[in-house]
Amino acid sequence: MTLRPLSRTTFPDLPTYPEKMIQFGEGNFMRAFVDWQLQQMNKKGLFQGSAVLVQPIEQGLGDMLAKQDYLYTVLLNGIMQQQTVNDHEIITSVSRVINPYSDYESYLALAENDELEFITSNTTEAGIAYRPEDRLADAPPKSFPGKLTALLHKRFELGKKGFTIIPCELIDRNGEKLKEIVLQYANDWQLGDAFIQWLERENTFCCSLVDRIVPGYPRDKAQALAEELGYQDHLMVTAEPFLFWVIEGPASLSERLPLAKAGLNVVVTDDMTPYRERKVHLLNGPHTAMVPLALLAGLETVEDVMNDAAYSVFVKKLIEDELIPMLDLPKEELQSYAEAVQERFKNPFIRHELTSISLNSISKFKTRLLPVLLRYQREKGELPKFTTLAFAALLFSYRGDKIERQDGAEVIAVFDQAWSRPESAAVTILQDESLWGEDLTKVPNLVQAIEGYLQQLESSGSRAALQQLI
Ligand SMILES: NC(=O)c1ccc[n+]([C@@H]2O[C@H](COP(=O)([O-])OP(=O)(O)OC[C@H]3O[C@@H](n4cnc5c(N)ncnc54)[C@H](O)[C@@H]3O)[C@@H](O)[C@H]2O)c1
Ligand SMILES: O=P(O)(O)OC[C@@H](O)[C@@H](O)[C@H](O)[C@H](O)CO
Repeated sequence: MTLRPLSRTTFPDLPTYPEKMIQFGEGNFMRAFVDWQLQQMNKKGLFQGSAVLVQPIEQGLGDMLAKQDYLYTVLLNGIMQQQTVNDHEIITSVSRVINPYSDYESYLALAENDELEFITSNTTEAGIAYRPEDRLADAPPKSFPGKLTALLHKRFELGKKGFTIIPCELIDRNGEKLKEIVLQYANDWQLGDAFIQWLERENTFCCSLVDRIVPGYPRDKAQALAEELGYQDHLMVTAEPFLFWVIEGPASLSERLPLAKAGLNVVVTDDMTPYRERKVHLLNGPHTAMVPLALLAGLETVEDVMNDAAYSVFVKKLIEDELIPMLDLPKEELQSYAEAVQERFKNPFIRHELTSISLNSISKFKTRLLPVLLRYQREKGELPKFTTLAFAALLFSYRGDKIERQDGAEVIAVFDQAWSRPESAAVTILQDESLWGEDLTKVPNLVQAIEGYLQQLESSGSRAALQQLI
């Protein structure tokens, strides 16, 4: 069947909006997260604006988006509040994509538009980085902060007001980091005190935390979906229905960018730390805890874990009995977040591979779970048994003969060395401060507990070791 291409010719009645946001990044995440949210505000008549997208690197989706008149479909698939969600929507909140590598003039011309008020970005964890070779005269500077500095400088020269800048990259304190690099370029490029004062006075750099699982283009189901939709869209994006965006910024932002007013799960706050802690410990923590135990039992995906009677109890108990009690946020709020997380983990429409989460599991355990284990021990005088079993399973899985380890060479070398003497492996690993930042053999009973679980894992396997606890 020949299908109509997705375009404004095929759908002449779709709305258009003036540009109010500059967005660095045209990838799946931003289109299903920020632009999808602009669309929800527009539908409620609360924003009436679009985003002009800037390709952060030379290769990108700009040409493909242009062929579709910057339209694409977001497919929301998952379970939310016990209801199955299976929605699709053509997104009309992207006006165009500028490739600054082929059209630097149009990029700098953005500085002239008074209606542009917001700047967002997601340039991956690699994007917010200082590149000493960048110069103001480059067309464009290669780094994202370099490009941004050039645009801000042009805006300053025109005597215009600044922007509210909200980066979405998954790095801690992203807004502060971006501002730091922009200021560094301002100094290195000798852009003058007046520009630095304008940067400080006229621009607000917000830190933000994003949360939505976006698997992207549904390759395996693309043809069937096209037939169902009745048009051909080469840029459709699948996402889970859940969304959360915490923006650390001025309260007035809620009025200027009325995301919450549009019913979206967005919080503007003066301190995002508790939200970051909540996500890191209650979402990323259980991910990291389930990986070694479940991989050792032959499970493959997060959904497999949630569909397994014993392993899903492990996740629930870990969250409710050990993680939530150690977090300093209202318990009801934590409980409802934890329930949403478990629903998201069960999403039957998303194949989330445990091996993809397993990358760099040692440093993830250190930030996501170890602080909770230590606090639990200090406050309760005993070890949290599910977290401790997960810790033992992690050390066991790093013996190297059970599952493939995906970690830095130095980390793997520490484990190879320790496991060459199995009788002292637990002590050697636990006392290694390069792994944990402290000597964990000093934690009361930890060595004995880990050694006990290691023996069980060796003699009867992960499932049996878990069954003993539940
Ligand atoms: N997909 C998800 O579920 C999800 C959820 C939350 C956060 N994120 C984060 O969002 C980021 C993008 O994910 P995606 O799914 O949109 O990927 P994607 O491949 O669709 O898009 C990547 C985007 O990053 C830009 N980019 C890539 N390398 C860059 C570099 N070195 N410098 C500057 N820009 C660069 C690309 O131009 C593109 O716009 C990831 O880093 C991920 O951590 C993703
Ligand atoms: O992306 P990582 O490898 O740091 O962590 C794996 C998952 O915990 C993570 O990708 C979550 O699914 C994501 O953070 C949800 O917003």
